[in-house]
Amino acid sequence: MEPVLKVEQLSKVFGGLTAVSRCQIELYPGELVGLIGPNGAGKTTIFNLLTGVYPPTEGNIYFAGKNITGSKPYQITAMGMARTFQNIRLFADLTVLDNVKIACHWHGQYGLLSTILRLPGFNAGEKIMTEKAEELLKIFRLDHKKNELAKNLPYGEQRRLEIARALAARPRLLLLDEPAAGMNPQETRELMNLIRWVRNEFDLTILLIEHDMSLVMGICERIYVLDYGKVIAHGTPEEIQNDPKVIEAYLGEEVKRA
Ligand SMILES: Nc1ncnc2c1ncn2[C@@H]1O[C@H](COP(=O)(O)OP(=O)(O)OP(=O)(O)O)[C@@H](O)[C@H]1O
Repeated sequence: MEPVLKVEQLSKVFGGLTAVSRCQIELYPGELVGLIGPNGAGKTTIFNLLTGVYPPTEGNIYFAGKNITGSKPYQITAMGMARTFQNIRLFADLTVLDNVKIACHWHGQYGLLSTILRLPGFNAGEKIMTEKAEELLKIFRLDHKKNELAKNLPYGEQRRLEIARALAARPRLLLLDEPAAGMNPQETRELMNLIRWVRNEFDLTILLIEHDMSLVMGICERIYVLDYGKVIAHGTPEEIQNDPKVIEAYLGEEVKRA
């Protein structure tokens, strides 16, 4: 099977600091894979490289068989990669519904002229987008809040809204940066189930950065462990939990406790 994502010898140097060093990562269709590592290990930098926020210093990124190294973020999004951010980035002053509609991939199916003149093509497109956005909100149990401003949602709901918005672009690869950050254990458990369900339902491949080890070990089929920018281990949750290099990187604690 062809990998959805293949990262070869990926490196990023900021000034004198090597944040990511010769990483090799492969994701296969439908996989749910974790990316873990201590603070500052380079996890978010990898997401930023994958999504074109920074060009890599070295190495290549292949997405759906194409070399996307050096592509711009909007090009990569259009090819089917979506992400969420460690610090939530919603449009705070837009409604919950508009946050999702703005990302809908049905955008652009009608031209500028029909948008300005509100021609039938615009109205039909607008209706489809609203329906699709409402469907997504229902899945994420946010439909009853669709007219509220995003900034007024509690934290856990903002996190769910961010994932719903990412899915509106109909990605084939979804990158989640600490989706459970700031959630309580009950919300985290619900989110785990939701991520699993969404992966199956939307035929997605998911790469997930997460500090909550019970979440990572509970839902990921494979895990990559980064330390000082390098992949020091990859394997099943069980293999990772018992890997001496991983235990050392984490000083034993978090990984064993999970
Ligand atoms: N734009 C940048 N300029 C300079 N240094 C950077 C930049 N982005 C990240 N770094 C550095 O690269 C290293 C890796 O950071 P990164 O944010 O990728 O780690 P992380 O594993 O995501 O950490 P955390 O778990 O704390 O979010 C850190 O030392 C960080 O300070």
